[in-house]
Formats: sequence, structure tokens, C-alpha cells
Amino acid sequence: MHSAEFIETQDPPVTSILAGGYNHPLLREWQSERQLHKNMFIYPLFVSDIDDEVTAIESLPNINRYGLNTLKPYVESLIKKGLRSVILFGVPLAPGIKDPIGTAADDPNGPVIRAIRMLRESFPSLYVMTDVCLCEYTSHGHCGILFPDGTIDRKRSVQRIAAVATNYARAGAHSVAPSDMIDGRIFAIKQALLKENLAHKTFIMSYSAKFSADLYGPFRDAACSSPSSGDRKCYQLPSSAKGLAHRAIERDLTEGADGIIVKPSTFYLDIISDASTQCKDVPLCAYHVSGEYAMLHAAAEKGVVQLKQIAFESHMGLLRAGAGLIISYFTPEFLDWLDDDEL
Ligand SMILES: NCc1[nH]cc(CCC(=O)O)c1CC(=O)O
Ligand SMILES: [Zn+2]
Ligand SMILES: [Zn+2]
Repeated sequence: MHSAEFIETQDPPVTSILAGGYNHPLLREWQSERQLHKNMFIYPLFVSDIDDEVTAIESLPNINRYGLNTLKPYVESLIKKGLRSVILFGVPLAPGIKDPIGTAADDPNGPVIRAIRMLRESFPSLYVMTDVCLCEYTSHGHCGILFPDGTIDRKRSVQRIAAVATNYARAGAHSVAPSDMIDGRIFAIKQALLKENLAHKTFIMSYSAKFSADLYGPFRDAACSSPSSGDRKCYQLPSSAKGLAHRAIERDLTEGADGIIVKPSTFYLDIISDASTQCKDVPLCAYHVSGEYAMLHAAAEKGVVQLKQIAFESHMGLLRAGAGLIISYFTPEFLDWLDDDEL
């Protein structure tokens, strides 16, 4: 039999023994400076104009597009588990409903306005946020109104987006979150809300650092919002542009944003970290986007990662970087997971 060898070494100094600090589940919680809470999660909902619709989105596992009638019991089941807030994305599916100026965005009989009313009436405790953009509603699929040459008509776009935001707020949305990335829209929205006496009760959550990313594909499937030609590179930020992200956040805070979103999240932790210093006085939200969600699911299916563990790791990373709120497609799972005793 082979006898094992040991090599005599000196005892390390006591300061090098860290294990005593995290050898118990409670200690591991103490060592996490910040922990995930249900109230940090904002759940994205895709709402169509087909009232009884429940359609699975192939590229987004477990996520469906709902109509008004099917949305209500679904949201009710999540509120029972502790859901605090949702962000609405409208998906008008009626043929011919899209036009160059996105009239359908704030159609009083369209999906968003009706969903706001229904949710506010049915669930008084739910905080209702609305994504504000034109791309789901325009015939060309861009986020603003275009000049004949296909470039963004900034002035008309911003006026239209301000009107849409105001109409959502008037219908009862607690918060409007403009995701179009067109210069000057926060100022225009604030002015419009002020004019309509809505500014004091409407939270402007600005997608300030929103990058032109390859991670929005599944969302565009869900929302049917891919541009019919061109891309969004002239309004969404280039993915390497730290300076532009900083300036966009600065500008939006000056124009009256009440909260700031960084999007996508996992590949942009440096931006979140910088933003948390820059936005130390306003809530900072990370958007864990559709592609991030789909990638983690795909990796879990391949057996490369375990879904629950990897979801915790990625969302904890967002907190560590400095985010305080997270828009996440994992929200329903977290509502269950955060009830479990041991993480
Ligand atoms: N402007 C609309 C909008 N709002 C949020 C997302 C993406 C969210 C996600 O991927 O989950 C998009 C799509 C886009 O900009 O193309
Ligand atoms: Zn858009
Ligand atoms: Zn600054």
C-alpha cells in the first residue's frame, strides 16, 4: 500500500483564514452586501389586441403574449406570489393597424391603454409601468417618425412620444419608460406631463444607456417590432461607447428623468457600475433583456449551467454592479425562488 506524503509547512497568519466568515448559510447571507428582494423585480408583459390570445413565443421559453382577458388571471396568479410591478409592451396584431407615425401606440381601444385601465382597476397594489416607443406600432418598425430619406425626424418623433407617454399616464400608468433613445424626449415628456397636470404622479424611467445590441432578437419576435429596413444604430448607442452612455445619463437626469435604465445588463456591468455613481440619487434599473434570458435557458437545456443557480448568479451580479431594480423575464421564477429557505 502506498503511504500518503505530507509536506511540513508553516501555519499561515490568522488573517489569511477567510473560511470562518462564510461557513454557515446565515453567514453567507451576511457576506452578501445586498440581496435580491421581490420588490426589485419588474416583469415585462406582452399584451396584444386579441383579447383571448395566449401565444407562446418560441425564442422566449415560458413567456407568452396575452390578450386582455387572459392577462388578468395570469397577473393575478403572480400577485399572489408577491409580484409588485410590471412593464407593458403593446403588440397590435390587427391587419393594417400600423402606420408611419404609430397611431396604434395610444389608441384608446389599443392593447396598452386598455391593459393599463384593466390592471389599475383589478389590482390596486400593482405598480404599472409602460414602455414608450413607436417601433411596435409603426409600419416601418423604427422607434420614431422618419423623414422621407429614412432618417429620424427628431422633432416630430419626440412630440409624438410625449403625447403617447401623456396618454398612458392619463389612462393610469404610474410610470412611463421611453425606450426610443431619440434626443430630447425626456424633456418633451416632462413638459407634456406638466402641461396636463400629470408630472407629480408620473415616474419617468428613462432608458438612458440603451445599447444597440444583438440581444433583443427574441423581444422583436414577441413584439413583432423588427425594423423593415435598416437598423437602430443611429439612435441606440454603440456597444463600446462608454462616454455616450455617461453623457446620455447626465442629459436625461438634467431633463427630468426620475430613474435610469441600463440595457442590456450582463455584458454592461461596467456601465451599471459607473451609472450607480452617476445616479446615486435616483433608482437605477438594469434590464436583463430577452437575449440574456434566452441564452441562459439554452445553456441550461444543454446542461452547461443550472437554471436557478445561473439566474441567481447573473442577477446578483447586477446588484453587485450597483443596480437596485431589475426588469427581468425571470421574475415569476424569482417569486418562487425567493420563497425558498436556502439559496
Ligand atoms: N424599443 C422597444 C424596446 N423596448 C425594449 C426592447 C428590448 C427588450 C428585450 O430584448 O427584452 C426593445 C426592442 C428594441 O429596442 O429593439
Ligand atoms: Zn423602439
Ligand atoms: Zn457626470
